[in-house]
Amino acid sequence: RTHSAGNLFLHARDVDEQYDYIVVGGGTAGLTVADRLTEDGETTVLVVEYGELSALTTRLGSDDSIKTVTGGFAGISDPSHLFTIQSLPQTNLANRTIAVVAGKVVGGSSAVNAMMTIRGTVDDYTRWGQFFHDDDDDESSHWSWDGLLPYFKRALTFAPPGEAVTKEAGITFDTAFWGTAGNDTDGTTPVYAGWPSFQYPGTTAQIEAFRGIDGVPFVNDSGAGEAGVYWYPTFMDPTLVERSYARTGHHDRAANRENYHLVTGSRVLRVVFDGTTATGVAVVPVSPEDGDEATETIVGVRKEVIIAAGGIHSPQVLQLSGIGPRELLESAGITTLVDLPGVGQNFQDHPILRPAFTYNNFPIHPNPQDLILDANFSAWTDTLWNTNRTGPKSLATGNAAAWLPFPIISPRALNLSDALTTQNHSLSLPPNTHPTVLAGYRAQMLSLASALASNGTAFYNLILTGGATNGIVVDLHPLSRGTVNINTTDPFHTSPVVDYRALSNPLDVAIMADLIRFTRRYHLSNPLTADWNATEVSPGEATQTDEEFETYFAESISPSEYHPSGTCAMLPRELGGVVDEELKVYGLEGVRVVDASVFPTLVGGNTCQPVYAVAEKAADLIRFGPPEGYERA
Ligand SMILES: Cc1cc2nc3c(=O)[nH]c(=O)nc-3n(C[C@H](O)[C@H](O)[C@H](O)COP(=O)(O)OP(=O)(O)OC[C@H]3O[C@@H](n4cnc5c(N)ncnc54)[C@H](O)[C@@H]3O)c2cc1C
Repeated sequence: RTHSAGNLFLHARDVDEQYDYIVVGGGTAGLTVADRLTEDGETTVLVVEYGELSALTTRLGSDDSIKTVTGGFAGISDPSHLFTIQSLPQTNLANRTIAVVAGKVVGGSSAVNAMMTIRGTVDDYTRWGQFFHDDDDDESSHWSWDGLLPYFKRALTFAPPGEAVTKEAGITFDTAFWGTAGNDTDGTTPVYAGWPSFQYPGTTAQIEAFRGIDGVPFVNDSGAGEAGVYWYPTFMDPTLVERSYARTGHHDRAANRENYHLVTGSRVLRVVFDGTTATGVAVVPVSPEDGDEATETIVGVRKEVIIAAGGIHSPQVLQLSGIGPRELLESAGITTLVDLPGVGQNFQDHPILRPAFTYNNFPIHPNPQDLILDANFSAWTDTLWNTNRTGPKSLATGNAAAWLPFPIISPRALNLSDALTTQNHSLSLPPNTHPTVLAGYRAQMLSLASALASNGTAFYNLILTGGATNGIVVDLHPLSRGTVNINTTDPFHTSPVVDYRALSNPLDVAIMADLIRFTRRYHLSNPLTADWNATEVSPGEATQTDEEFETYFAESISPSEYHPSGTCAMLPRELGGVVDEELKVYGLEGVRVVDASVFPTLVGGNTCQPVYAVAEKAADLIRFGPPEGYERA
């Protein structure tokens, strides 16, 4: 009665007794791994997902909001697809609380995200390997750009922009950095990196305006791993002109394999162990029917439990399973199985800054404001969309942005780099932070200090709108670290406690101030934007010193671009790590974490594409072990 279709289950009590692998969380990473592991037709996998399969249930009427690409943000319009947790009040942000948002539906955050398809730079990935191998040799870890490039290619199917829009907008791309349609083992295509059929001409002009500032690099393709100004694709099926995500690209491929099972509306409470070897998971229904509430179903596992519940919930699952900082677990009444101080620490997200500039004389039309101001343009837009899904409505959040290294942004890059090196790092972490977690933080800060002085890491992101107002500015490498811990008063029935600890490293203020000062330079003292006659609406001329910026940031920034990462970091155990280079949790047999929580440091770009690549790589690590020639650190 609960076997709704194929291998989809609505209750954990109906699934098989035991599987080779159990994947906790049917999100971006979880569905990717489950798809790859079941490709052989034999390996049995159960995916346990908290949310629902959209449109297949009555609880969720339709998945239109998920499919819609127009504007990029329809995905967050349906609250039933989202976890929303309120963060702790942020001491440095005038005690504001922040909405912590993540996908809660089959597909996870890939179902609700803004579809920006970015990868970051070579150095973002070199850094990951260097935490294990500090010999400066890029080749010594398989966590490196070269170690990930094949997986970026496998993860996405690149569908180039149409010829007309490419020519008109001057889009550049290089297919050498991408996988192409039909390259998959069975000839099908996983997730698409597609392109809209239209670009606002102002976007091209705003790209060109960066030529008015010395030293800004222009990069031919977003997948090249370089910092600079470039075009990038959208997670979009080019034929349907709909979101392409882990559900369409992975679940739908796997759904009719006998050896792939998915149970929805089900929460993994904890992993079950025999000693320190995982033997299964305990699952409870999310919306219990009468009498169901207390019913915990134990599902057995032969090989491994793969935790892929995302940056907010993976540390929760581990902590509830007795794996985490001993003091925290004890105060929650949970017996410690492995004292692993890093679980839930090292929490990172990309802060959003919202300086506002308006052009008083923006002559380039059509532009996004014309959708409201020009009835003819708006009608034309609707006609194109209704006829064949082309035109401005095929645009999500846009496809061009600046991703710039700090030496180009700031005249004091070397000073700030030195200040970060010599800073007392312990002052930026909570008192009583475990020495290993502090050591890991110090290692990150030293790495980011050299990144501040280099052209290989992007710190600044300005999203280009093509219109008369500017897009958001993002700090791509924040220095502050937060925590995601279980609520010790009622750990099993409450959301995790999320503390961004925004601006807890005071150098974040100086860096962010310079990001705004550079944005001013682009708009207000750039020969190539001069004619547009910009006015600074926010923060406004009165904000000049770092101290004045600190006050402004307290009132205005969001510490989250919805990219929660780092809470089960892939770092050596002596650096507060939670998983090793094979993504295995320290001290346990048969448990890996595969999702954004393993990123030891954020990448200089949005996180979805990196999650897909990490998941593809994880699937190979699980099936075949580490690549030949690599020893464990
Ligand atoms: C609103 C929004 C906009 C974004 N915009 C972009 C963008 O434009 N470009 C970009 O690159 N990135 C973007 N991101 C970020 C990106 O989507 C995420 O980093 C990425 O999808 C995370 O993948 P994941 O596998 O780590 O977690 P998720 O995809 O979130 O998967 C975790 C899954 O686990 C499930 N789960 C949680 N706890 C349990 C449990 N106990 N038991 C069972 N299941 C559980 C959840 O329901 C979810 O399905 C955005 C994110 C959001 C939320």
